[in-house]
Amino acid sequence: MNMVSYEPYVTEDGRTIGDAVMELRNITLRFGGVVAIKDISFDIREGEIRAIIGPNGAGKSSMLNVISGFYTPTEGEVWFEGGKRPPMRPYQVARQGIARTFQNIALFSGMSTLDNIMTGRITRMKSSLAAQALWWGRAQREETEHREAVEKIIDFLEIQHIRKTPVGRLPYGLQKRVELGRALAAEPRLLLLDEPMAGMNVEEKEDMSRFILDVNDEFGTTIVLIEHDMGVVMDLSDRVVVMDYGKKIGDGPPDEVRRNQDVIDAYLGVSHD
Ligand SMILES: Nc1ncnc2c1ncn2[C@@H]1O[C@H](COP(=O)(O)OP(=O)(O)OP(=O)(O)O)[C@@H](O)[C@H]1O
Repeated sequence: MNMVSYEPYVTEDGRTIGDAVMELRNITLRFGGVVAIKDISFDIREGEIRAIIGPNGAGKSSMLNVISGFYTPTEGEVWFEGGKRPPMRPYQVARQGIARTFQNIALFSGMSTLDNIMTGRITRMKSSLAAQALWWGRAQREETEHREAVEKIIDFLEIQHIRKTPVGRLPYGLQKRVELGRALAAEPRLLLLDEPMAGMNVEEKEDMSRFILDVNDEFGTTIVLIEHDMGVVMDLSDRVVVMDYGKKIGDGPPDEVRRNQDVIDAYLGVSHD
């Protein structure tokens, strides 16, 4: 069976969203006796901002790890850009155009902003070390191209003033921005953000929201984010999947999800039979 072609839908802010980039079909993920994800299906469409929300332990991180290819589901299929995705190593997934950020910042703290973002170019580098030694000119041209791409990202994220600063010395909000920059350096078609606002103050959250919207708008990048804070997600996302105890309890535009009684109950902690 091929990927399903969908009717385009129009977002709350008037953008038209087309076909599915990824389809998750009947995904179940078990860790021994723990069922982290129970038979969940949904799709991610080209150009949308898709959020996955849910209370603690709902299975959001597990689902992001299935999307990123880090976990192979126990049951179910992942379809990506028209084909069923076989189990893959993380670097193979990265080469397919999927990049991510992490809940706990995973940068090289002693390295500068610029060098950290440069590491995001690795999957795009063609010259091996041996080739660099043999064809110095070509390697130099490639290096210049990568530097230019990184400089554009630094401008875009408004972090020129910290380009030489070791990231370990930066405040938390800026470190998160550098991490976004590193993911963008891979020029991903699908960008996965793991709790991008966690631990941020209000101002930092507003900045990060603006950059996420700008990335989506200016580069057309499809974005999947998982987030705890329902308010932030509702403002940012085109469509939201809601998980609770490993199950999908809601899926739709923010306004629809907000009115969903199961979602309201889950967030109020109403017990389930
Ligand atoms: N590697 C693992 N081994 C065993 N159990 C796991 C593993 N990862 C997750 N789980 C379990 O799977 C369930 C879902 O966890 P997951 O981290 O995906 O939820 P979450 O919604 O991301 O939670 P949070 O918001 O607290 O980060 C939990 O019961 C968790 O204990």
